[in-house]
Amino acid sequence: MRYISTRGQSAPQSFCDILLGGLAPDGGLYLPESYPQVSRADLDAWRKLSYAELAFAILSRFIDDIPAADLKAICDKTYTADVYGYVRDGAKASDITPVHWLEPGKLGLLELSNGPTLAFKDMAMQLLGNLFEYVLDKRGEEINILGATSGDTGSAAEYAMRGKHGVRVFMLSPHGRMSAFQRAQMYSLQDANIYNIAVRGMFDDAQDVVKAVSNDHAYKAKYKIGAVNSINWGRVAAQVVYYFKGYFAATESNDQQVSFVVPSGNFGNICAGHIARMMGLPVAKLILATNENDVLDEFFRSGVYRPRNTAETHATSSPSMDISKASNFERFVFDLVGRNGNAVRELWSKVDAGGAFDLSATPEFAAIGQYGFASGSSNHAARLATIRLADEKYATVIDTHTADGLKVALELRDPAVPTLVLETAQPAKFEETIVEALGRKPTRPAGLDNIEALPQRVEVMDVDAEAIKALIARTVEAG
Ligand SMILES: Cc1ncc(COP(=O)(O)O)c(C=O)c1O
Ligand SMILES: N[C@@H](CCOP(=O)(O)O)C(=O)O
Repeated sequence: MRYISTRGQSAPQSFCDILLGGLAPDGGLYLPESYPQVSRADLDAWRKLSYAELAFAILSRFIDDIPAADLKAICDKTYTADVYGYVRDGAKASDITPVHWLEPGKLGLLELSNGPTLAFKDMAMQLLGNLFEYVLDKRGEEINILGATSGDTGSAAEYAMRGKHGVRVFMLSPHGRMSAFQRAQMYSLQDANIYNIAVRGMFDDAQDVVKAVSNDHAYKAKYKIGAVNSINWGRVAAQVVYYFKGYFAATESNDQQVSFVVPSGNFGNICAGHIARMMGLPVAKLILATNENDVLDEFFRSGVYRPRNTAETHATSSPSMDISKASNFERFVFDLVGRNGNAVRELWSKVDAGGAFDLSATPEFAAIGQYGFASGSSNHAARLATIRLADEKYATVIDTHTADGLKVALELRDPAVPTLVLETAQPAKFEETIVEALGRKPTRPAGLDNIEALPQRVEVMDVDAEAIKALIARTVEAG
């Protein structure tokens, strides 16, 4: 399997070669040359597999440069009840991504946040940590990860990489924008290989710095800069697995269809759903839900993609989705325009210059229905109302991002098709808003009671790629 860039000007690469880096050298994102196709016989066989077995079956379609026995061992080591198990009947459950039905057989939450940092990012990040370790050991190399977070990728990456030999993590977060719990989760880590940098800006500014550094090829090579955001293909590939697992949990036969509702920001999660559908998973609809930062909803409704600048990006009560420039959207547009790298390059020359593009009058947009997308958005009042509704009607406390998904699901679902809302975080991470909605605190998992009181370690900096590069260089050179 070879990987090509969405901008069409980088040489095809193997999985391990693209695993450690972020953007392709031409500034694009990597995708497989073609999507592996899944047959009916595959689906029948995969229905019976455990999560770790399914992860191996799917990932081995994307990864052909790690020996099968090693890849299997990595999947087995990653997807265990110890890492993802929630407590059921006094013991850790082993189903990794259970479906919590709100309306049996009709509307459910696909639980993705039972991992160590209580958000769906753990699903892929734990695997990435183990893959990095494997490849770095084989090559005798080290890596300096530069990432951007709006609250969840950062802690998932830091928990996956803390203490790992040969790995340093430099994580940029938006100063003052995350919840108190999210800040505490990241900034209280005292591991010597973890560096938290809060930038005076939004997530998009932080992500722009990551891209600027990745596009400085000499610096990237000298300081061995790697990526853990969903610009890294490994993240997206690992996220494909739970769409299959969710489908099997919600159906009895492979003749049925399922719709997925995905709270979205950087378009990584729903991009994985798009890929699962392109592989042949019987998905009826992929329903995208945004918060007040509704750039993606606007595109699916109008054909206009107009990323907002920092001043126009709202700070909301679903802060992890405060994103106005969705990196992975480029992967979908590459498919939409017939995998034409020149066309993508031209469209993103406008985006990268701070502009917009309009596909509304194109035959490609006229045919967008074939990809199965629908979309909607939410806001603070609707979020609070949905959290209350879930509590009162379904006796379930949901987090603010999942609430945006459920709000859109209730508006757009087809009651004849089982619909799974992707549960992207646990409510404990967003306590302030849960208290505002329900008048009581959500339950916290054991051991996290006083996390906000722990000493925190973070450097506050301007959004300045050169200054951040200098900090990384100083740290690496100091050993
Ligand atoms: C809790 C939560 N929900 C939803 C999202 C949006 O996911 P994506 O950026 O993959 O679209 C994020 C961040 O990415 C998140 O942390
Ligand atoms: N919501 C994320 C930001 C997007 O990150 P990605 O790693 O999925 O690209 C966060 O919580 O950090």
